[in-house]
Amino acid sequence: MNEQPLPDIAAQATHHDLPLDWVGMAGIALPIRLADAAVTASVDIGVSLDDAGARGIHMSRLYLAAQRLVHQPLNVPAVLQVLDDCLSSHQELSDSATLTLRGEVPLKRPALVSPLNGWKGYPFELRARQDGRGVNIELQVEVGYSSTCPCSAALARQLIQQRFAWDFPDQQVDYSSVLDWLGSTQGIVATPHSQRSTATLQLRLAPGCVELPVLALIDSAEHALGTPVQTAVKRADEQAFALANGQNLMFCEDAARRLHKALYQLPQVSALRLRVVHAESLHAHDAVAESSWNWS
Ligand SMILES: Nc1nc2c(ncn2[C@@H]2O[C@H](COP(=O)(O)OP(=O)(O)OP(=O)(O)O)[C@@H](O)[C@H]2O)c(=O)[nH]1
Repeated sequence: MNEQPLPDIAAQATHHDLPLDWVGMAGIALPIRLADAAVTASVDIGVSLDDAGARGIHMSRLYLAAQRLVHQPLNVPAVLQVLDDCLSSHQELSDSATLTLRGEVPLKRPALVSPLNGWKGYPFELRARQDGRGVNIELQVEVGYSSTCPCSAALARQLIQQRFAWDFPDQQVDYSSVLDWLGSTQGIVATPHSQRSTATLQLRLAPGCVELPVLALIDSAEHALGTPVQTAVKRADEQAFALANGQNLMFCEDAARRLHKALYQLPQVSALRLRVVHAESLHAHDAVAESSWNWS
């Protein structure tokens, strides 16, 4: 061990005389627990450097503050404790602290019909900030779903009707011929386009919220959307999915409105912002809708 005192450059003064909005570390790997699952989060943690004459902040103190979260359930008190540690270890230097965690939370989801289940990863981001105005915590989750275009479905139905009129010109039609025709690609000549779609949901947590409403948010969104992407799929599940999609036609505007109404009702929400992206198979570009409430 070095017997000599170690130079402490961060503690020196600077001649620049300029405060900084944010100084910290980005991309710290941290094993945490979220929604009862083990998650490796990528963490950004930092403070403002309000002392214009101080050379630097103390990175190690922020790193150690974040270590509090290791293997612990991520909740509001734990986040507040970390922010508090950041500020109390930077008295005289910093007025605000931020903590951001990103990762993917794995959730077990059942199949639609068969007794199978599988795992789905939901990307999340938690952003927390403490400053002179108080604490602000935002939770963001991404949910994947399937959307079938209602216009395309109507256009396909029209083509099927026209084909029917062509193939069965007589008003008197034979039942078994029609049944066969319905099961053929010659009869059902067109299918609507559908797409894998993504909803990015951001909530600002209401005061008094203790647990992060990750499950409530995802369940509520998937229920509102009706056709979340599946995990384990047998043919029976795929058929049920086809039926669900056929009865759940939606533009991106429909998806955004449904989600807004569903999330608005969650008691843990004081503000929300959402964006849905339908990765169109019709276009080489996406159809996108956004909505917000009380968000500034
Ligand atoms: N402020 C700052 N520190 C950096 C940077 N890059 C690396 N470090 C190092 O981060 C290490 C930890 O800094 P401190 O937390 O001040 O370490 P310390 O002085 O041993 O810890 P304390 O006694 O708690 O202040 C130091 O060795 C710094 O040189 C940087 O860009 N800015």
